[in-house]
Amino acid sequence: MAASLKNSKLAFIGGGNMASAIIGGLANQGIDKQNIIVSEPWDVNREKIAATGVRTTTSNVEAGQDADLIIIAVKPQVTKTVCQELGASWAHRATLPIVVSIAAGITLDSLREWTKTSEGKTAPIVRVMPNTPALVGEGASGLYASEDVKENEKQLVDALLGSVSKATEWVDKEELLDVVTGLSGSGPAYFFAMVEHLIASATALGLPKEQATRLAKQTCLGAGQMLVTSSEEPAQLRKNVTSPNGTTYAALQTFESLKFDEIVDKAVKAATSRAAELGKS
Ligand SMILES: NC(=O)C1=CN([C@@H]2O[C@H](COP(=O)(O)OP(=O)(O)OC[C@H]3O[C@@H](n4cnc5c(N)ncnc54)[C@H](OP(=O)(O)O)[C@@H]3O)[C@@H](O)[C@H]2O)C=CC1
Ligand SMILES: O=C(O)[C@@H]1CCC=N1
Repeated sequence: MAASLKNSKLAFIGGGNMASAIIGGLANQGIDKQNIIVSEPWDVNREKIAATGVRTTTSNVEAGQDADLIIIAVKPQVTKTVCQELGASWAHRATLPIVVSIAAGITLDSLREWTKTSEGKTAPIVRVMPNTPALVGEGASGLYASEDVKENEKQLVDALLGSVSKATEWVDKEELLDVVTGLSGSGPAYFFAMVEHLIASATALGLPKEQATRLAKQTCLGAGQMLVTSSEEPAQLRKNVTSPNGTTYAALQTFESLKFDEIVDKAVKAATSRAAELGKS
């Protein structure tokens, strides 16, 4: 972990699902909770975060006032208001904080415009698309920064996400973050949906639900571990399970006849387009 991250003051604006996952992951990595403050208007979420020992407030301005890194973790639709509030409060600051936005689709141009101070100063901004497995230190994050962001600033953001992610991928075009959103940002939900369906099918076929759940979860975990540890490609790992004319073949033929590839392709494209749309609305 970069020493500078350890010493940095972190402010999360919005303490919902994704912020909680990153904060939980940071705490697991030994980041001092006293260096983290979360601003969250909803009592239930705020109290949940406060119970973990992290400082909380209802004021975005207070959270951001002396932060080195400000993580904008509100819904895309709320991002403009929050950014304007923060930018307006930075007139007194000699050095502006690094702004990290995790809001799906919201572009750097918009973020830069909204966070501008009254004297027209702009903060260094990095866009990140993390995912909820950050909570268990297994996140996957896509990152993008424009050329005005300095190398040491990028390194700090990389260290922040890297401490809760196993993959931190800098993309070289901003639009590619929408694809990252359709792949890994939303991706955990695709796998959870798959496991839900596996459990439902096996239960309908007579397996007790608890056993089906344990078997499905472990199958997902085992397959995931093979994907990251094996030198073989995903296609080869699939072939290794598929005996000629055996059970897997029967299942995969069913996937193929129902055009599984098209279903996945359409789903990833839908999420990617929705991310782009969120940035425009
Ligand atoms: N969930 C995920 O897997 C991922 C989410 N993201 C992005 O992260 C962002 C947050 O998503 P997620 O955590 O799921 O959403 P949540 O709704 O769980 O969290 C957002 C939180 O922000 C609070 N909030 C609302 N208005 C304000 C405000 N003015 N100031 C401060 N806080 C406010 C909300 O409170 P209230 O409920 O009262 O409105 C809520 O608790 C989104 O932009 C999303 O695109 C990115 C990657 C993955
Ligand atoms: O569903 C969403 O819009 C957010 C972005 C990626 C995951 N969750």
